[in-house]
Amino acid sequence: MNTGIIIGIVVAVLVVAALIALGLVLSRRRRISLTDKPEQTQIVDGTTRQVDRSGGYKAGSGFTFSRSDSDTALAEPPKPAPRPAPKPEAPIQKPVQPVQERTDVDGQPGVGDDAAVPRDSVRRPIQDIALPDVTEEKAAEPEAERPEVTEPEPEVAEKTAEETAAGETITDEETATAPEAPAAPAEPETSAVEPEAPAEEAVTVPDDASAATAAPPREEIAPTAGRLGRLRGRLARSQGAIGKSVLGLLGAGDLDEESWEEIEDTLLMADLGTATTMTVVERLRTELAANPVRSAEEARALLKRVLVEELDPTLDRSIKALPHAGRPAVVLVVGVNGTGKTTTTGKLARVLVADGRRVLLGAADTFRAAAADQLQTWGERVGAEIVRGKEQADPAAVAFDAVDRGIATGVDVVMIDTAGRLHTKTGLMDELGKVKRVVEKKAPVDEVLLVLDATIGQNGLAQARVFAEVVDITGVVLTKLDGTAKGGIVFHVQKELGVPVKLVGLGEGADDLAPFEPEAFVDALL
Ligand SMILES: Nc1nc2c(ncn2[C@@H]2O[C@H](COP(=O)(O)OP(=O)(O)OP(=O)(O)O)[C@@H](O)[C@H]2O)c(=O)[nH]1
Repeated sequence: MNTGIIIGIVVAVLVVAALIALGLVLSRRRRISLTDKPEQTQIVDGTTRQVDRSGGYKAGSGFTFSRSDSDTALAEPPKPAPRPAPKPEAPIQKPVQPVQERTDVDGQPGVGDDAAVPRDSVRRPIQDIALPDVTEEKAAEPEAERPEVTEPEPEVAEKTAEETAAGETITDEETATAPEAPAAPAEPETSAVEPEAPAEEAVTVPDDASAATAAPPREEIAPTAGRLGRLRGRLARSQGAIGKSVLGLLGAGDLDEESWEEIEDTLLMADLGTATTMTVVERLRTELAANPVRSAEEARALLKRVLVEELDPTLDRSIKALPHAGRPAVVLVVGVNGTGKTTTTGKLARVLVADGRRVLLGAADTFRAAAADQLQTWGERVGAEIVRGKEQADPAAVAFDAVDRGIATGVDVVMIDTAGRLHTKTGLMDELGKVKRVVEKKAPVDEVLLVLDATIGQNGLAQARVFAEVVDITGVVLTKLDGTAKGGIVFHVQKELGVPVKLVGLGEGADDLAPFEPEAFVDALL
């Protein structure tokens, strides 16, 4: 054959190969993934081969998980948990009203107020809780009955991971690196990890498949990416308040004082809070004086820019739920009863499971048996193990055992649902503070999510202040934003607490939880 033809064929083959390689690289780059890149894979547990999907993932419209830098906390002497540095222009305000008083004004529950929410169980009297001796792990040993563990059928978790692979955000490749279904718990290991808390005594593992058979049918988990966008319509009521009114005025051209007052009122009515409202109005005035808007689009763009900046898009809103070497991440969910703690815990567990992680739920809301049942149902649906105590058991003991169990079984995340129904601030201090301290004997708490009900407006803030005094809140979940015209509460809460809103609840559905993204949120409001 002619040498020229051979050279031509070789060149053509090389060009085709180069194009295929380039195509593969580009398609990989464009993939949005909830899991880590393969090169970040490492063994995090000496006994169980687990895939460490460490942080770094930042998807524009998905949930973002990261690992807190608390790895050294166990080795070092106790020091105050780090708080996110408050913005200089938005310092944390001290409570302006006495917290021991009722914090609600319209029948909604406040801290220490059970009466406002009728519940179906007997009330637990508040007792003086002797704080545990921090030098002895024994102190964490509950005097109450040991918690029970409901273990999911491994098959269930396996199926969940498989079904997740069908979702939009997890690629086939990533599914291949997803952890295997939870293995049967290694009882001897458990006692090796914590000899003074022998899990064999505490753990009741179903000896047949009846628990799994009785479990409610698991629902399909909606894709986690782009949820805020998909749930946009749920904010319709808030849209009416801020969007139409303010935009209408801004787009109308030169504004007189009366119009500015109207804008101010609208923002206040939408619960942006006085400080944010003043800043926003001031910014709008300055910007409009320099560059008057000529169309509704320009007005919208200006308002959007100002509002997004107020929400500080630079804040770290990732959920610190990635495991550390040899131990799970610990997420504490706190808040007043009825705000949506249990629901949020369940919804977030679904997201984590959809991300291929093994989750263990701790039902430390021992005040109401139904709360633990509710959490158990969530767990069964996604294949998450649950550790629960008898009604009125010591919440700290349940939380401790949940983390203990999570370490022993090598899960990725332990999520602890707490009770918020305490009669006094002192009771809250004692109980919640104890839960956190006791848990920290086993592992540092990576994330403390405060769940606030957006529909109760200013009351939520009063509650938030009390909780912020008791535990170091690291993130806020605003629930029921679908049921309020006061979406502006997001601005207020963040400014007041100096802690980012990380998640929003937009409905009662199992997948109606979305990551909070300032741009998408403001877009939804306008
Ligand atoms: N509309 C709407 N309802 C929600 C949302 N989140 C939770 N709920 C509802 O709020 C109610 C209370 O939720 P729970 O999760 O039981 O609240 P909790 O804080 O755990 O309450 P306790 O167990 O009593 O402490 C339930 O009916 C939930 O379905 C949300 O984002 N939107």
